[in-house]
Amino acid sequence: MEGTVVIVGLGLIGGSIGLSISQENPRANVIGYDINRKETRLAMAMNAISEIGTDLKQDIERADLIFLCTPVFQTEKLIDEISAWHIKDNAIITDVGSTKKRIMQKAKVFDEIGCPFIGGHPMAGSHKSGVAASKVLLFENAFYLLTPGNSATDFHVEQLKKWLAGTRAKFLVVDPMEHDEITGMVSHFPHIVASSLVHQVKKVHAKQPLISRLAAGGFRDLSRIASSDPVMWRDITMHNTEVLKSLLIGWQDEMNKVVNLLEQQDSEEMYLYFKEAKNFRDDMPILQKGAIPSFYDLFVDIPDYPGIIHEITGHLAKEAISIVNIRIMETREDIYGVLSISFQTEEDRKKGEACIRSTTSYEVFTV
Ligand SMILES: NC(=O)C1=CN([C@@H]2O[C@H](COP(=O)(O)OP(=O)(O)OC[C@H]3O[C@@H](n4cnc5c(N)ncnc54)[C@H](O)[C@@H]3O)[C@@H](O)[C@H]2O)C=CC1
Ligand SMILES: O=C(O)C(=O)Cc1ccc(O)cc1
Repeated sequence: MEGTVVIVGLGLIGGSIGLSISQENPRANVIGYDINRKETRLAMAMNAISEIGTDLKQDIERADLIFLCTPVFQTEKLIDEISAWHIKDNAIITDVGSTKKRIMQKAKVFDEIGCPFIGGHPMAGSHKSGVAASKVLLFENAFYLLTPGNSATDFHVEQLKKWLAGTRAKFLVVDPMEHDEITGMVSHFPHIVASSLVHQVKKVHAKQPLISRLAAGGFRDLSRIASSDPVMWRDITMHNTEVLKSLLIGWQDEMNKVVNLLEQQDSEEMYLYFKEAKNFRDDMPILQKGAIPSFYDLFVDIPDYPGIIHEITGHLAKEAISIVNIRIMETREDIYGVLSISFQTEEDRKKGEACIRSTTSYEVFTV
């Protein structure tokens, strides 16, 4: 595709959109804006954008495609601001915000002036913020939800999908209310649960400081998303208040049920409680294939010696195989540790496996 693309907000998501649009559409002019100058410069250095914008109004007025990639309160303000400007005929305006009901209400202003606004929400990301964490394939295989406004035709939706083809996401048109109910349950509510779990640990930590050094396993998995940007999550929860209130009331009932099982020492019901949850989760297709994609992991049995990570990453780097994470899962005296290496694609995992097999004698396996 050719044309001028403007991205406002060059953080994790704006940066990832910029990377995939720029790589897939080399003839497009991708102009980036961020209130934080460091993000803009880094986005330029990473080739997520081809130009650093200097006059937002002028660039919006000549754009063919406009992405609003800011926290949702800011997105609302930008919609107000931009709708007063002269947008090019058939230019598409879209956002990436995690909520859609209030954004689509605000974006009705574009219907009044006949501008196609298409709400967007790529259902993948990370607890990390900022353009430095962005990735060209951040949304690969993830659902990318779309909520077209009244002025957006099927043609506009298809155009937007073409622009975003490089994300390799799976697009799905949904109703904004339905969107907020579903994402409230599977994304926004878990975020509150993760943060409340950390608050709980913080309270105990005052009396038992060792707790923060021993917290691992389940706590680490469940609390990861509590490290996300608090501004972004403040905005999301303020946008999706009613859905979240009702989910939290249901959660309180659920916790009371568990308190009762414990008080009554009802081991049979307690077993069923865990078993039913396990069965339901194990059958969820989304967690098997990934709407929020799990990375492609490879495990290596390694001897526990200093420099082992450097050795393995050195072999991978020589063959230009990118990894997204690496960690030693187990190191105890006299036994081998297991190194877990995460790749972004299955292809990279296969290349990584072949590379480690050919350059070391360590056992390599997947699960
Ligand atoms: N982080 C995630 O995993 C996901 C986030 N989202 C949504 O994407 C949006 C962006 O999130 P992230 O990229 O993670 O946040 P981020 O914090 O990494 O990036 C946001 C950027 O917007 C900039 N910004 C804020 N107000 C601005 C303004 N008025 N003009 C220009 N730049 C401005 C900030 O300086 C920052 O660089 C949010 O609405 C969020 O709900 C959607 C899917 C996943
Ligand atoms: O880090 C994670 O696992 C996330 O859940 C990221 C995320 C955050 C916000 C969204 O709207 C969608 C995905």
